[in-house]
Amino acid sequence: MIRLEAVGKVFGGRQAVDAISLAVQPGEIFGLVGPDGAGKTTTIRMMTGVMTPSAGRITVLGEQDMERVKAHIGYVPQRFSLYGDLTVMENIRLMGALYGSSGREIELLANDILAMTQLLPFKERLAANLSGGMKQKLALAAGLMHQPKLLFLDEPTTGVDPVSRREFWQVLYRLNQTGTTVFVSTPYMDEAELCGRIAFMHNGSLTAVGTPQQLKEQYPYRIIELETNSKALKRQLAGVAIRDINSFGDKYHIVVDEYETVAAAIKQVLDSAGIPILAMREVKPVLEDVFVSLAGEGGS
Ligand SMILES: Nc1ncnc2c1ncn2[C@@H]1O[C@H](COP(=O)(O)OP(=O)(O)OP(=O)(O)O)[C@@H](O)[C@H]1O
Repeated sequence: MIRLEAVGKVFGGRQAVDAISLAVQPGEIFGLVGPDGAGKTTTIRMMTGVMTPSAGRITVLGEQDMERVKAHIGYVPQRFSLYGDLTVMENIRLMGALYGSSGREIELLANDILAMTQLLPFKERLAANLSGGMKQKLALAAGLMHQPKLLFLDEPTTGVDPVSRREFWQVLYRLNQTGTTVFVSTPYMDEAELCGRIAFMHNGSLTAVGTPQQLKEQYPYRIIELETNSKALKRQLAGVAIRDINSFGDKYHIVVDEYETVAAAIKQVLDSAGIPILAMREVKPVLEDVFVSLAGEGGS
């Protein structure tokens, strides 16, 4: 459905996307995951024909001529501009008309799409008066008015509250169940977890591709989760055989090669410094651990 072969993009001598290769199959929910500036938006822009690659080859729906593809894909860009002075329904009708659908087609489809995106109760509300989450759903609804087989979404839930994010993902799942392939970029690890497969992007390169489960299983280290009030843990544990320390909310994830002896050493160091250990246990890696470790290897 999508194939990228050694695709690159250079902006004024800076390599924003660096020789990435990737294949997405029909029916997938595929996530492009990475921090701000990783190159996600540039990649999606090239896949949707908005931007031309500096190198490599992109095939979407069997075509390399992006002009022929555009009619069959949906694209919800990072900053979608709605007409704030039009209602939800008017925005949708306008989008349908732009795609050349007839009035009756638009009404039928708009009602279906608004029902699926849970916007039907708000169809007469001015777009300007919608919450952030509802605006994103309207952007999604607008992107569906020409019934694309393949939908690209660029960080659709950035800045949206957690409950609305969950609702938005329920809509994406429903859409996927009706046969739409979804390619979505996100900086959020909890959203990465919801994708069938993900690619981690860092500094313009893909550092890993697989299912969330596979990526966690391939993680080569062990994690000690530590709860302590220490504010200088890195310095205090400088003499202990640990690979990395990252804060996880109010806890730390300490990356180690071996659990028992390292945990004992940590306990000894903190005990002798008089720093209480509130909790310490081994935990399985979460995607964030995997990503932090890959980002570190790639050099940040
Ligand atoms: N039109 C442009 N001209 C010059 N540099 C650009 C342009 N678009 C992006 N860049 C640069 O390319 C790099 C990748 O940016 P990109 O927007 O693709 O990343 P991103 O992962 O989508 O992050 P964000 O969430 O911030 O959009 C950044 O360093 C950015 O400054």
